[in-house]
Amino acid sequence: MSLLNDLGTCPAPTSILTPSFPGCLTAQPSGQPSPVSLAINLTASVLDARWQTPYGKPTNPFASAVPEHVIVALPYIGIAAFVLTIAYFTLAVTYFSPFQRLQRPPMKGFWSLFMGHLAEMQQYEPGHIQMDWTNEYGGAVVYRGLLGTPRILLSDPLALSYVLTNAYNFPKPAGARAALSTLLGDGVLTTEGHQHKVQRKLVNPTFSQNSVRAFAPLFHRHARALSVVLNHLIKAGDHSELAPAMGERRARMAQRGVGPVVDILHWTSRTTLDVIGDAAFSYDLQSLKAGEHGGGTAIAESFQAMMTRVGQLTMTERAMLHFEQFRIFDGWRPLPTSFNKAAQQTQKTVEQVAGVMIDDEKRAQVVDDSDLLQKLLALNEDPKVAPANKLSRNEVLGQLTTLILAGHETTSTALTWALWTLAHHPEKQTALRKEIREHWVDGEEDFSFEEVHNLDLLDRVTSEVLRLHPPVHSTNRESGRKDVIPLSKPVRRIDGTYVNRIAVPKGQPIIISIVTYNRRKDIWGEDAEEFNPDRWLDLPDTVKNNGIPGGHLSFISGPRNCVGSKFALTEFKIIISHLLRQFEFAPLPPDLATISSKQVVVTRPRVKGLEESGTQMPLRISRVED
Ligand code: HEM
Repeated sequence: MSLLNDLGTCPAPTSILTPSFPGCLTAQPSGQPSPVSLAINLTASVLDARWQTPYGKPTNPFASAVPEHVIVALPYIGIAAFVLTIAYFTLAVTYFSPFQRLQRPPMKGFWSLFMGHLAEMQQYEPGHIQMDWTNEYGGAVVYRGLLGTPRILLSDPLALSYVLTNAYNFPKPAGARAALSTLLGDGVLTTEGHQHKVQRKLVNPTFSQNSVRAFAPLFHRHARALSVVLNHLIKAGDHSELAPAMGERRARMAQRGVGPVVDILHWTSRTTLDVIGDAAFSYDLQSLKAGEHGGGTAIAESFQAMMTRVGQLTMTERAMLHFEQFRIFDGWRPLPTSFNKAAQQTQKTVEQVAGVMIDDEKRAQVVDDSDLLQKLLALNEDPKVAPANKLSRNEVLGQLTTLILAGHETTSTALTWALWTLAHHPEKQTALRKEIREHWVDGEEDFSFEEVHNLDLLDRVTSEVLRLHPPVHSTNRESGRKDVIPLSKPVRRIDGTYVNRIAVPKGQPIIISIVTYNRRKDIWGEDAEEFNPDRWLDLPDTVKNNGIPGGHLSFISGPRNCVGSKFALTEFKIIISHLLRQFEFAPLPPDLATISSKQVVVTRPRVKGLEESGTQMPLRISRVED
């Protein structure tokens, strides 16, 4: 009581730190200070006691009430209380979580108290530790995120099918969507619930089989442009252009007589960007030209710059994205960091170019439907579509940005891993080339949508590459309500008993582990980690009818599956046919380039020892003699 009375007194200003006591301004009518003023006054007194002021030795007006040593100890008590709270919280979620009885990977090291398993996961290539855990604990593994919060890693087919089919009960985490929409706007990839349903209804028909069939000539045109550039660079012996990121190693390659080397990621990435610019809004992005001569359009440059920047995120930026994703802190976007600037620049550039187009197309009342934007606008303007189900201008713009990003990095990554795999399996490469050449004779017309999809080996190679190297290795969801997820195979509890379903609380983070499902030995057989296109001739029963349509999970399934899967498969097959028809690919000796992988939105390759140069895939390339 005496302390309260003392604190209620308004002392004269004693230092620049406490020129006056704000509590006096907020004093209540009774003359008693408000709780706010008490807190401010106490803080002010602590500050006064701890720091020397320009007015000489600080005076502490409450010294009589609060002994000096208590004041000195206060900051330390605060820190200790903070650490204890975190430790308590961590232990609480570790030992009293609803999943405590499921067997789970042990947490290692001091930092795991704060970081859960995240620090350990960072040490491995994407998907590797998840595979080890799944082998040990089964198709539903509980591991720990920040501050020990539990996450469920799913690779059980029944569980995956349940979560993906009931997509609107298992939405994408709000934080993850917010982070993505800063880059992509409000397109199908980032919206949820009713808004997503409305958007998908309009976007789906633009990717119908007929629509994709009509794009086949466009894919051929861009694939041919890529072949022309590669041929030209090989003939000119311009190795610095072919594999720009190999830097000084080019001299060693030349000394060893290692023939022309191409960074196939660099070139396919530019080609697929041009494809999507052309298919999405009939816009020539000129990124293939930019790769050869410098220049290129603003959109191509800003997208390439943004992806390069994503590959070079600093630790702080990675932490910020993580915090943002899990809604711990999402207020960093306005900060002028170089990453934020790159993201904002990309949005602005797309808005400038595509926004004008949307307005022009609308003014012209959509004359044809030759590209995705025109198809979308035609559907959107249809009088039969109720006004509530129409997309706003911003939403149309959001679809364009989404298609550019979702449509080009994924396909170029798939092409890159395919050529790397074929380089390591020369007999399969030769067989595939033979199949392509037999069905597509020189001088004849480009083969059609039907013809390209009728090539058996090409189809099997495509499925097998996508199974082994899914460009998107995992995706996040959370439970929108309390739910029970069924499992096809029971998982073990600490007491040795088994459960065949998991009860999840609302808001439970769930990781859909695409790569783990795709490589599970108990689903695909003992050779699951090997490249074996022939497995697609007769898939094991554990793959057939397990609830995952199409075998692998690389395009996921359910209402939020990849809307561009047919487009991607056709584009992939046509580009690879052009390349294999003319070129042979072989790996570099391991001392010149050993490949590892890194998650840069998609799982991209890097060269060990040249990580600083960013993502790349150098392969030896030579022309196939006719
Ligand atoms: C090999 C190439 C591709 C792969 C492996 C792939 C994979 C995926 C995956 C896994 C998702 C689900 C993402 C999530 O839920 O977090 C997805 C969604 C999506 N993909 Fe693809 N994709 C590819 C190519 C394309 C192409 C070429 C386009 C468009 C031209 C495209 C457009 C989209 C869109 C718009 C979504 C969001 C669908 C929704 O949430 O409703 N993708 N893709």
